[in-house]
Formats: sequence, C-alpha cells, structure tokens
Amino acid sequence: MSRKVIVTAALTGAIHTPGMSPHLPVTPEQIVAEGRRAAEAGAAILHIHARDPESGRPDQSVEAFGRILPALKETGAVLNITTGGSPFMKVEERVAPAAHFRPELASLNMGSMNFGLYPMQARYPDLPNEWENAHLEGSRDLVFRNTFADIEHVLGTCAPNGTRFEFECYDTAHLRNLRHMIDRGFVTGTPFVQTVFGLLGGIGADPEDVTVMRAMARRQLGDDHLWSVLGAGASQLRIAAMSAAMGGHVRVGLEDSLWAGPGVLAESAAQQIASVASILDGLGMAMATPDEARDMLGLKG
Ligand SMILES: C[C@H](N)CC(=O)CC(=O)O
Ligand SMILES: [Zn+2]
Repeated sequence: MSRKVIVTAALTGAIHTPGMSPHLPVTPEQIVAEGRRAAEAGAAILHIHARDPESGRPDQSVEAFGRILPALKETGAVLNITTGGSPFMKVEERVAPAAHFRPELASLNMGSMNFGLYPMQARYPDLPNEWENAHLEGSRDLVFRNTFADIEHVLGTCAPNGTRFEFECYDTAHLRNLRHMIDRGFVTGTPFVQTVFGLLGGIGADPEDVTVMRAMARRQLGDDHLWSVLGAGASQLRIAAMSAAMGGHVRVGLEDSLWAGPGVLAESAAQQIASVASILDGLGMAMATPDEARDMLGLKG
C-alpha cells in the first residue's frame, strides 16, 4: 500500500504582489479558478488568503473571504483559512475570517519573527505600484507579531468551533512554543505541523535545516504529529522532495513560490503539484484525497 502524502496548495498569500508575476491570482474569480485547478491537480488542502481585486493588496475582511469560500468549498478540498493574514495586520483583524467561517483548518504562526522581504528588491527593483515597493522596503523594519497571548487568542477563538490548525513553524523555537501550548492544554489531538524554510527571519532552506527541524519536531512532539514542509521561492520543490523521502507531507502554491523551475514562472499551483506528483510517483507514493487527509488530520468534515 503506497504512502499517502497530503499536498496543500497555498493559492495567493500576502507576500508576493501582482507586479511580481502575471499569474498571481488577485481577484475572487482568479483565486477560485486557481483553487479549482489545484484541487483537480490533486491538492487535498487549499490554504486561502484574499486580496482587494483592484490593488491586489491583502484583504482580511469577512466580505472578501465570503466572495471565494463557497465556490472553493464545492471542490471538496479541505479549506484552510489564514490567520496570518499579512504581517502588517493585528491579530483581531487576522483571526476574523476563521472566527466567522469556522473552517475545518486554519493556519497559525507559532511565534513572532522578523519578516525580511526586502532581499526581493534585487529581483524587483521597480514594481508598478508604489505600495508594492513600500511592502518590500517596509519589511526591513517589520516584525510579524504573534505573541503567546495572540496565539492563545486564535486558539481560544477558533478551536471551540471544531477548527483545527496548520501550525506554522519558521524556526526551532516555534516547535517548542507548540509544545508549550500542548502542555497548557490549548492544543489537543494530533498536531499538523507546517515547517517553513527559506524566509529571511526564519530558518534557511538547506538540507541540514530540514533535518534540524525534523529532529526538533520529534524531540518536542514525539511521533504523535503530522509533519509537512513548505520551501519559499526556488527551494520549494527541493524541500518537498526531501519531506516526501523523510515521511512528511508537502505544501506548494504561488503564495510560497512564483516558480515552476529556475527562471520559469509558474502559471499555476497545478504546475507545481504536477511536479510533486511525479516526485511521489518516483518514490512509490501517492497524493492523499481530501477525505483521506480529513481522516489523517481528524477534521470535522
Ligand atoms: C510563508 C507563508 N506565507 C506562511 C503563511 O502561510 C502564514 C499564514 O498564512 O498564516
Ligand atoms: Zn498564508
């Protein structure tokens, strides 16, 4: 029986901006179409952010999510609503859509961190909209804030609705923070751990970084967790391949990387998922269906 690997597709996010790729979905119609393509390509989970259709700026309003969620629900995939929003937002604003729509899954960053996007200025010296350039430059002095109180607030707001979490861990300390929340009873059941590689401010994207986070997850959580990875930018598929070979799960999508290969812009997450599918095929593994993922993650369905 081949091992089932849960593939998450992160559709648009809040880090990349429209000037960086013509393929970045911005409008509700584009985000829904991207979600359908990703689900058809085999993604079991869709990680969802919303944007203002005019400017492309991140939009964390309940209304903005209300324009995309019903259609994405029809794909049958597990819907994972962001509580990270954009690093420039406060926790009350960030948690609102997940609190309102009570999804099966919501993302939760397991700590605060410097969030360095400015190195992207080298590749994008002059983006078309001023807010896009300010977005990169502003990250020089940006802290993505998620204090223990913020984390408790998100857990306390969403867990009673039966929502479970994609615990985003950008460094070893975040895994210890998750352990702490388990010990205090704020987190119950088998945690779904999403280790994030290659974002400046967090751990790097070298093979050693992956083995360090894998070992730390085991040390802090024992075997009772599901481990998944996401690699930022050009590291995406390399990190995905390592995770699959090491017994883990995978996240791809234009939120995390705009690339399909060196210098080749991805037209859709579906293209990145197809590459993951061939890697898994080569390893004698298969992508989990949404219902198999629900069983593995203990979701409310
Ligand atoms: C690196 C990813 N953008 C992390 C993320 O997806 C955060 C969230 O939405 O909560
Ligand atoms: Zn996200």
